[in-house]
Amino acid sequence: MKISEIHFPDNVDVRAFESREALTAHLSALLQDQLSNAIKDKGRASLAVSGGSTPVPLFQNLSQAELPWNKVSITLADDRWISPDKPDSNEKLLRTHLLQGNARSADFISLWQPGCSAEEAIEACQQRLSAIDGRLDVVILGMGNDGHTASLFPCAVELRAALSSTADCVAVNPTTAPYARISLTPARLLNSELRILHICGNDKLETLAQALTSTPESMPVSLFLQHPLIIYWAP
Ligand SMILES: O=C(O)[C@H](O)[C@@H](O)[C@H](O)[C@H](O)COP(=O)(O)O
Repeated sequence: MKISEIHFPDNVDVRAFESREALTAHLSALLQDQLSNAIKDKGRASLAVSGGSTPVPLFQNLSQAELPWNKVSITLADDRWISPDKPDSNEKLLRTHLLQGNARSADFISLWQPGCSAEEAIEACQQRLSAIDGRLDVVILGMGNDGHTASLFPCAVELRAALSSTADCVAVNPTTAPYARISLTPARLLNSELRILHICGNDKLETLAQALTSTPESMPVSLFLQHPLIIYWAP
């Protein structure tokens, strides 16, 4: 399937690149502009990013950007409920690839806390997230081939409640992916200035085409396709 063969609604801005390197350079520049403008306007900026393999080159590029990073709050769209010293932790992924170099001085807001379950941690996580006042300036979402985004999984019993929740975060127990998780809710993710869906590979195009004619209950990413969204895609 070619991306040019997919019909997108007017609220979706599709940016396709010949290579992942070209995508990374363009998206990093966009993020730097968005964060810089937010800092000029409000004195601070906020960014929520997803885990997974796709964003690693972007994180590495962005970490070297010349920004007043001490004025940037960074959090995760979701995390696996494991210690940040474990390889599959999204917090570990961020600390390894993004919170390095110039971006080391960013203010990271963790979803994880030790000594309790994801469900037990929700209240404290909500409290930590309240440090980000109002709309998130940028949200970067990924997508799995089951149509999940963040940790909003179609297989999870918690999904229906999460879709209508007004809270900032929710505990999720997917059956098709490892670990319990905490995910930002659609309400929190949609309370943002700029949302980006960052996906790579032809397999993701098939999933995207399905999501455009699907429902949030069966493919949660489809909810974000119903709102203003920029899609960054490379083969
Ligand atoms: O914790 C996670 O797994 C991510 O937040 C998840 O939502 C990710 O963005 C997708 O699974 C895509 O992952 P890839 O980029 O590895 O395809």
